[in-house]
Amino acid sequence: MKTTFYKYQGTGNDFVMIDDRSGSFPASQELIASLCHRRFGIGADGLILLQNADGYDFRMVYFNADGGEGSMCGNGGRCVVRFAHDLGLFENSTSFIAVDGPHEATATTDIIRLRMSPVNAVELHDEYDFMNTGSPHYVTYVDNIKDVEVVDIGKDIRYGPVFGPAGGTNVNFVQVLDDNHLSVRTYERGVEDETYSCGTGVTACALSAHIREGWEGAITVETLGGTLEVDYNEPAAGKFDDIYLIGPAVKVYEGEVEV
Ligand SMILES: N[C@H](CCC[C@H](N)C(=O)O)C(=O)O
Repeated sequence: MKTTFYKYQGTGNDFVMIDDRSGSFPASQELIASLCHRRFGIGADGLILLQNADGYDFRMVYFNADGGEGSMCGNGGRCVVRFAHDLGLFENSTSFIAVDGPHEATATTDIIRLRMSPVNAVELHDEYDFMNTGSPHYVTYVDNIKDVEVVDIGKDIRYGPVFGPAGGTNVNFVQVLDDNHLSVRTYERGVEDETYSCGTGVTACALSAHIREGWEGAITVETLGGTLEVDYNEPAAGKFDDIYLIGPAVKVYEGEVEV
């Protein structure tokens, strides 16, 4: 059957978006992987279904580009909020449900401000930090981010003995640019490549830098695809709530595809 799809991007993390309020989209790993394929399909880092949900404006169902149902996606969350706004589902603020629980968000013409799930534990190691911001994230610091072999090193860690057997992890490389200012590059599990930006990854890097650098207040993060901001509250050491991922989310085009 012919299905209308939309393409959105948030700082270059791009998604096929489907209005599935009827619940009729024939989601299968094979179909989603083929739609996300950059040569044989539409091309995207992931696919998102917007569905109805009792008590919320909508439900976000996120799949990675490989067709596997993923954990939370921060940029995808910002994009689905923009999509819901474009569909007229809310005016200024919304609440929706995703795989990691409820989220709230506000939309202006340019910016989506998305409330992320609380983070209750940050593992600090000599070489890296690890936390779950809705998705699992390994965070490591580098001096020259431009020179990092993101895919080679990212793959080794994602499939390595520590994280591989437990389902893998996303791998973030961070360079401190200035006070409250980072540059981040991310190897994304489920895409199995570097993406232009990863929202849950950027969130993890900002919380890690807050702890390691002792910074207070919002942190600005440069990614390959643009700039994001992370704001947060730390009610107890190493525990975070009121975490917000803030940045642009844009509709690129719409079309029809046979599914
Ligand atoms: N791009 C996403 C992360 C997707 C998570 C996924 N790669 C996984 O952990 O399986 C983001 O903006 O947060």
